[in-house]
Amino acid sequence: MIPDEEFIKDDRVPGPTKEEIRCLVLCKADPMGDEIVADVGCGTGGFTLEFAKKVHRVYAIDRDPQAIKITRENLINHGLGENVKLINEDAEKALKRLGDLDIIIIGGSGGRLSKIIEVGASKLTSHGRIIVTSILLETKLEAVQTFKRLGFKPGIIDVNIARGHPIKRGTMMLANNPISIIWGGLNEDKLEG
Ligand SMILES: C[S@@+](CC[C@H](N)C(=O)[O-])C[C@H]1O[C@@H](n2cnc3c(N)ncnc32)[C@H](O)[C@@H]1O
Repeated sequence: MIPDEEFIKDDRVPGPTKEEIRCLVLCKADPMGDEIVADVGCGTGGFTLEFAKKVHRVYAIDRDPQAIKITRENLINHGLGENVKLINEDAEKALKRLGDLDIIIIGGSGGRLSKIIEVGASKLTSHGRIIVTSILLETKLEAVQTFKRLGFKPGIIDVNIARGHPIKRGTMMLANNPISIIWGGLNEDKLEG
């Protein structure tokens, strides 16, 4: 996993999803190497970089040109990017134009989550899966309800991580903001949480 501090950041773009969360999302995605992945709302490139190391192709989608710029910089900085296509467009439009997808990560939806999941689901291969990260209660509910409506059995975990920080008297555990990971797909065995 790429440590959080090894990402180039931009004040105008949300920072990378924390290392431990990237780790869990990769775990749930369970890539074998030949997958085609879409990272929806690529932001700083947290998921794009991790998947670029592990799969055949990554489409990194963000409607914010600044996010595309910083993701490109991070890819170059880590010697990655040959298998990544950066797409500066709204997620629904971009997904509609893409072919089959094995894994779709949604880290940003701008209030359009159910529509993005619907379009994404129409592109999923038979063993495909969609994974959403969310800090908002409403988004978690929307993700779970949309997966159910589409016939995908949803899984959800809440993740609370505290990291040790050295202080004078020892190591202080400081909590990261809680985040949920919600997933759904056609192959339930693989996705069972
Ligand atoms: C919290 S950031 C994602 C951070 C990213 N997972 C990372 O590790 O760097 C959310 C991103 O989603 C993008 N976004 C939100 N709604 C979108 C939409 N409808 N289409 C495309 N991008 C969107 C935002 O521009 C923002 O860059």
